[in-house]
Amino acid sequence: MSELKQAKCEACRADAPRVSDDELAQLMHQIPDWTPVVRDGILQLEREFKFKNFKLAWAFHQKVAQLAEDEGHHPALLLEWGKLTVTWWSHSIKGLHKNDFICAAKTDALLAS
Ligand SMILES: C[C@H](O)[C@H](O)[C@H]1CNC2=NC(N)=NC(=O)C2=N1
Repeated sequence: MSELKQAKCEACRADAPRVSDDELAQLMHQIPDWTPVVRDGILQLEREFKFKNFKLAWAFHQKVAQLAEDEGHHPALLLEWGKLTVTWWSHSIKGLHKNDFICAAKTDALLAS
């Protein structure tokens, strides 16, 4: 079981450190379905979730939005027919913080709920 999904996001200040390359490698093992992507020079975590129709994707979109409000950490969400693309990164540090891995693990857990 991933320990990340038990953790709580902490306030991420602009001077917080981004995860190191070593931490990134270790944390990625805990969220194997996510892909690190670089967009506009910013390292992000992304996963596509597939559903049978729009309504199911929309319902999952709402669950992820509620998670974001509960954690005070917010993803980019792209809702399409049968698909939700979730992207996590920390705006304040223009990169990845442990919060992003916590939220990715919690997003995975929502799928099972
Ligand atoms: C004040 C508030 O907590 C901050 O603006 C939070 C809100 N949600 C956030 N979400 C993400 N992904 N990155 C942030 O830096 C961030 N900052």
